[in-house]
Amino acid sequence: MASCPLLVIYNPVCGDSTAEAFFNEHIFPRLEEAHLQVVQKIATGAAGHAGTIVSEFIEKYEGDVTVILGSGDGTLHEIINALSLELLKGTREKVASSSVRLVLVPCGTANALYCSLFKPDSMHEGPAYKLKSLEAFIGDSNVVPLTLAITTISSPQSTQQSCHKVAISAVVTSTALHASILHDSESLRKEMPGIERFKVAAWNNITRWYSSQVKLLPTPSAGVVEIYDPDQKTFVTRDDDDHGIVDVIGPFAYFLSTVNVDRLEPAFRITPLVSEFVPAEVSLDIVMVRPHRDPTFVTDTTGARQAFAEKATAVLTAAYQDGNHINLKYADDGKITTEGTGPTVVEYIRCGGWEWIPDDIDEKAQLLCSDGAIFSIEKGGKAVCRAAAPADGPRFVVYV
Ligand SMILES: Nc1ncnc2c1ncn2[C@@H]1O[C@H](COP(=O)(O)OP(=O)(O)OP(=O)(O)O)[C@@H](O)[C@H]1O
Repeated sequence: MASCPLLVIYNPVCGDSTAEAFFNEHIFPRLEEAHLQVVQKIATGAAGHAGTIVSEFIEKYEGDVTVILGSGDGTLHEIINALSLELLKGTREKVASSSVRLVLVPCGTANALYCSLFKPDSMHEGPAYKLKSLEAFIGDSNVVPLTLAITTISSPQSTQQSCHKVAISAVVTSTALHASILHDSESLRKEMPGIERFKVAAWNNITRWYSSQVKLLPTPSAGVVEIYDPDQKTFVTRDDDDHGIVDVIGPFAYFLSTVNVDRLEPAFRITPLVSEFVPAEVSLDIVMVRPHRDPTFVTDTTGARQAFAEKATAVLTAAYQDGNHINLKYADDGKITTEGTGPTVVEYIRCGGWEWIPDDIDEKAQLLCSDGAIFSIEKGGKAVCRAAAPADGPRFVVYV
């Protein structure tokens, strides 16, 4: 596949703004050494530019293309969304029949997809770690297809044809605390170019709860919603059945789903079972925290939210300890433990999708994050997210 037309793109402002230097020092010399011809090399000039570059490139060269992408997850998100939108509009016919063969060079802040595909080790700060996907491409190694999570955000007036927005994620789709963190952390980017800005934003939002009606949707083939049981160390089917759909009552402290990734930062393994129990069919993994599962919860007050912050912090801290948050339970006195038979602090779900209808008066519950891009659900509107492997349309595969 080294014969596909080769496009090189990097985002000069992602992460700590060193993508251009890294490409000049490592990527271009390595491509030359391997005698690989680049058809076009280009730095993104603005937000949204990466999507335009790739769709124009496909239109010009037809068929499958290889894209070496120096960025974080957000720039990849822009490419996937731009191509999928072209397909919906029918403006670029060739997009539909093409595969985009991605060579990822992690130059962003979190690089969730890259860190999930190439597990970070003690050398992960060095150049060799960042060149793994490039070396896989040069060695004509395997590719893995990306599952996508397609979210439709509709307003109260939306009809089937109109008034909705579509966001497509290759990494994370979230509401609640994670969406608030991504919403707030963007304004901290200049002063904190690294992942510490996510921690600051988390701390600023840790006492917030989010009100929403939620449904968990079954997987397309098996038609089930599964929940992880840490005692049996396996997923079990939820059987409170309404055609496989499970209603969930809030409030929520945390609600996040991922596809393709077991982590959102090198050490933040929020959906560890993506790599431990590889999904058998197209699905997404959800992590949710509902404070009323705490046996000491009585009623929703400011004091209760402040007290629960300690438990939400324990969940996030355990996610940094190799994804151990999925084993946390409540003791009878509400203390968090990994022993006993109490309710789990985290509910870890594998299913086909979810629906989120935020409470009208809860403004922060209206935020939705798709791979770092933030959307607002209108009052009276809703978001429906479904896992999908696009049979029709551009396919995205990554060299690993
Ligand atoms: N030339 C540019 N000037 C300003 N913004 C740009 C430019 N090129 C791309 N962008 C924007 O930069 C943003 C950040 O890029 P990206 O998400 O890839 O990196 P990151 O946020 O540092 O990493 P990650 O998503 O892995 O945390 C994207 O939302 C993209 O729209």
